[in-house]
Amino acid sequence: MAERLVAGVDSSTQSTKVVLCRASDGAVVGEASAPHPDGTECHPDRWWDALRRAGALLERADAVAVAAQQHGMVALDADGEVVRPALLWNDTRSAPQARALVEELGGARVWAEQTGSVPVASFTVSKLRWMAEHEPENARRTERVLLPHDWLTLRLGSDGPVTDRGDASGTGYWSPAEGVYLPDVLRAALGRDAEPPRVASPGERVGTTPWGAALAAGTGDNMGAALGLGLRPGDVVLSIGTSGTAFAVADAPAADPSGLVAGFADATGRFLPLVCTLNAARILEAAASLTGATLDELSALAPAAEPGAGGLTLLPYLDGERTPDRPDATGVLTGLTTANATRENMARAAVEALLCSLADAVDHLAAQGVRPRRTLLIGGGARGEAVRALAPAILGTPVTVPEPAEYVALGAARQAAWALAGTPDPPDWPPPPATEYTADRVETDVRARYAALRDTAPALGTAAEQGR
Ligand SMILES: Nc1ncnc2c1ncn2[C@@H]1O[C@H](COP(=O)(O)OP(=O)(O)O)[C@@H](O)[C@H]1O
Ligand SMILES: O=C(CO)[C@@H](O)[C@H](O)COP(=O)(O)O
Repeated sequence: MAERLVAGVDSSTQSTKVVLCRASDGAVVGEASAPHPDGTECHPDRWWDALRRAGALLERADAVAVAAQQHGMVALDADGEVVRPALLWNDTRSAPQARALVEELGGARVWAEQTGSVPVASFTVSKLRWMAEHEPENARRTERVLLPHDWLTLRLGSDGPVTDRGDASGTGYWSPAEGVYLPDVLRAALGRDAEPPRVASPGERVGTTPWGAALAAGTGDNMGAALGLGLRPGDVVLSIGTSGTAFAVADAPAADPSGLVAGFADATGRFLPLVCTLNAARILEAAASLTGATLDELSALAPAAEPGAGGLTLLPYLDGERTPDRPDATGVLTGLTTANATRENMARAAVEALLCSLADAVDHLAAQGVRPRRTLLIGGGARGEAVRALAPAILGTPVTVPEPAEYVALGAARQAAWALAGTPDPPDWPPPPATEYTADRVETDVRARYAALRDTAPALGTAAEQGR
């Protein structure tokens, strides 16, 4: 019998990636990608265009699943038409609405207990409230609210609108602990009722594509990565994409009233406590642009500077920040002198800033009871050698770097293989080969200087002050 093939899609912030794998062991037999437009809102048709460009491989698959960027608000009218471009997770305009919702519905502790998370601007619920306040006609037309992966799955042929517990847990109106929607919360945000998609069971087949492949429910991109890596308890993943995320699988739901840790669900029936920053790989892009270097050149420049970047410290909240919740922040660079103004120091300050921000994220997970035994580094930014090499000294732990691959898309492919097999658990695929990075010493001074800037700079770094 011919080898069965499965395809996984990662429709993330910057691009669509597709992998085609053998269903039996996950070996990759084909890959493709296509870019998305830049920005913090996007018409879903642009994701579909990218999927079609990257997706010729899909039609060779016996099963398909889509993982995508979390939280994006896809509002549909009674005819299923998109009401306005999707507001994405990294759009901070809904920050005041998030704050108002937290207060109106009983405060941060109530939100954490009921929804697993305290909403910030990124959450779908905050975006619905923004639309209700600023575009009442669009809110009035909205009959359904989907997430990016739900919308793509519907276009690929799901039997009606469907999501999974992983992505549902990022809406702000679904309870991970109870596994139910909270229609009162959705109504309070939008000012009227709207239909959310059905939440499929893990591993469920939810439809058939036009070429006859089985369709799995899909999930959010971070849940996809967890599935692609085959995460075990004690593994903490640091993902460096447009967002920086730190997450781990857990058997019990999280409920952090500080709002630093989001208490998400995963794609297998467990939970996925997660910290997300708004600034990650693009910190390196900004430093590359400032120094006139390519990303590879930046990676060579950074280790050529001493630890501490000659006294330069960067607070990397370039596009506002989500953790900590400072939607109006800008970046702050301190310690600049004529003596230390070198490209090497600037490159190192950027890499150290990215890693300090991720180290903070790991601390937030630990404060919620996550005990890291292994730290894994993935995402586009982890392709940079300087990030890998400097990570252990800033994080204070050895770092495992799985071979560069599209782990979100691989997780979606594994979910597709699961739906195809119809088994209670996902198929066992071998873990990816990985390289261990260690450090001779831990750079505690670098983290201390970063923490001091983080804790004193909020007023310095707001966009309001810069007249943005
Ligand atoms: N060699 C590299 N060094 C540093 N950053 C890189 C490298 N290759 C890609 N990147 C960065 O990775 C990012 C894309 O990563 P990805 O995980 O695909 O993001 P997303 O999932 O948000 O679309 C880009 O911002 C790009 O600059
Ligand atoms: O909002 C979150 C997690 O809560 C982000 O992690 C998005 O899911 C986007 O991810 P990338 O495109 O950066 O991978």
